[in-house]
Amino acid sequence: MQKKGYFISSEGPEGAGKTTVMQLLGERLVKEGYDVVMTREPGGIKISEKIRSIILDNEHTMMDSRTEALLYAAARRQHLVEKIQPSLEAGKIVICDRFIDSSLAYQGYARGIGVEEILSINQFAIGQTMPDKTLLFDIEPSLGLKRINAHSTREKNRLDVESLYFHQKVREGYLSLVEQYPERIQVIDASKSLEEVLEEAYKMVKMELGIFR
Ligand SMILES: Nc1ncnc2c1ncn2[C@@H]1O[C@H](COP(=O)(O)OP(=O)(O)OP(=O)(O)O)[C@@H](O)[C@H]1O
Ligand SMILES: Cc1cn([C@H]2C[C@H](O)[C@@H](COP(=O)(O)O)O2)c(=O)[nH]c1=O
Repeated sequence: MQKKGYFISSEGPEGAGKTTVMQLLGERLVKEGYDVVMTREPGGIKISEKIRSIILDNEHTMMDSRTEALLYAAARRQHLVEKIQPSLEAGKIVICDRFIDSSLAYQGYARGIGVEEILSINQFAIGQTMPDKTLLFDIEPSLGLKRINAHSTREKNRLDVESLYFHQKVREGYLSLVEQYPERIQVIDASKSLEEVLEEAYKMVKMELGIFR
């Protein structure tokens, strides 16, 4: 079936603020009358949330990097067919907290598997369905991790507790993806205040939706 909706993903290192900002942005769009589906990866639906808990479980310290990459791709496949594609086909705006670029930055770049290899397993998982626009919440990882430690009540998972070096590689990976996909990925300086970041994200999305409508 022909795609009619609009697909936005948010990306960035840990604690960049993407979940907080995109939630507020989604609520604003709903108030304006847009039909919005908020979702996340890994997760978004029952099977993929179960895969999420396997991947992120702190006890799974032995997990091989390729197993990790395949689990993320498997969770993505199910999420795509069960939730993302039907929502897009119904003409909705899908806002997804992380998508393929997380795999490219974390598994491809930071884990060192290789961006091309991760792209290829993900192409098997998602086919042609890529986000129309991706907002990259860019932040120095030490500041992001500081935010998580200072404010966030959520438990730290197996990826959060990776070294600062790993998180710096993740950021480098994201910035190299911006060069590879300059049309799709837009960078937001996430070190600014919540209000400023929200305004910038809102403007970017509204500009896209203006084109979309
Ligand atoms: N611009 C900001 N300035 C200061 N604190 C912020 C800002 N944006 C978000 N925060 C706070 O930082 C913490 C992390 O935010 P959030 O969970 O939205 O980040 P995230 O990018 O989704 O992280 P993760 O990917 O690790 O889940 C939260 O406590 C949130 O309230
Ligand atoms: C989709 C995806 C995610 N990750 C990592 C990024 C984070 O460390 C966790 C998800 O936790 P969050 O609180 O929801 O941000 O998983 C990854 O490494 N690869 C991926 O494809």
